[in-house]
Amino acid sequence: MVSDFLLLIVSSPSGAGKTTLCNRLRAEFPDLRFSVSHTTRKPRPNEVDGREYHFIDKDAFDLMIGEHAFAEWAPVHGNSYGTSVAEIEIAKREARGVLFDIDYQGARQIKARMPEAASVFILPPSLAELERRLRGRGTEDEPTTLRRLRAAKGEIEHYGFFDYVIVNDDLERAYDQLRAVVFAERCRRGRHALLCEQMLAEGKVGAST
Ligand SMILES: Nc1nc2c(ncn2[C@@H]2O[C@H](COP(=O)(O)OP(=O)(O)O)[C@@H](O)[C@H]2O)c(=O)[nH]1
Ligand SMILES: Nc1ncnc2c1ncn2[C@@H]1O[C@H](COP(=O)(O)OP(=O)(O)O)[C@@H](O)[C@H]1O
Repeated sequence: MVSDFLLLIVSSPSGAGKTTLCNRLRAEFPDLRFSVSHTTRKPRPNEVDGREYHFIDKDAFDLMIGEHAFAEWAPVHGNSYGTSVAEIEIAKREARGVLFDIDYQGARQIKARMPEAASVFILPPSLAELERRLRGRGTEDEPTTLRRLRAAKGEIEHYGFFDYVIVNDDLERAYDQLRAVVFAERCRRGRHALLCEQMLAEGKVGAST
């Protein structure tokens, strides 16, 4: 039986808009806890340790791998990124679901571990628009920007793995679609099996009167 706990994976090529969309989800659904990943990437000026990521060095990351502290991890754009087992456990204790902003390699590992997870791929309307957005964000130097743009097709290649694909052309429309996924996933039959079974186990309606 599937529990009421929602596992939601959001992936996209760099610059497609998943952070923007995930931030809106976090604001609207505070009971969906954002999984703060560990990364060896350096923080951007607007990022805070423990909020966007736990920023750690390669030695500390490797130590966590050795200790089996990650539910999944992967090399992405020349750095290591991973979701700790602890993040998922905290969410299970404190929230009604967990939101993962992870790449397709991580998505695959989370699905293998927890097949009930729902996965969403955010697609930019075009590669040219992806480049405009990534450059417009202004967070990466030129070699890093090029590396991410070159990786985009390799990521889009895996769209077939995901349960849902949302084209992030108009932001409002894309966000509406993402929140619709949350509502739809929360209506999955398996999540309501307990309530159905409880009603079926009750005595005949009207028997008590
Ligand atoms: N497998 C995996 N990927 C992650 C994790 N955290 C972030 N990522 C992915 O790493 C990639 C780079 O993330 P980031 O450096 O924040 O750049 P951005 O996607 O341009 O905002 C994105 O595809 C993220 O979804 C994680 O814990 N595991
Ligand atoms: N639908 C959209 N239309 C125009 N710009 C967008 C849209 N969605 C996101 N952006 C902008 O594109 C840039 C990349 O978005 P971001 O959320 O950082 O992407 P990602 O997390 O996938 O790398 C940001 O500057 C963001 O404001």
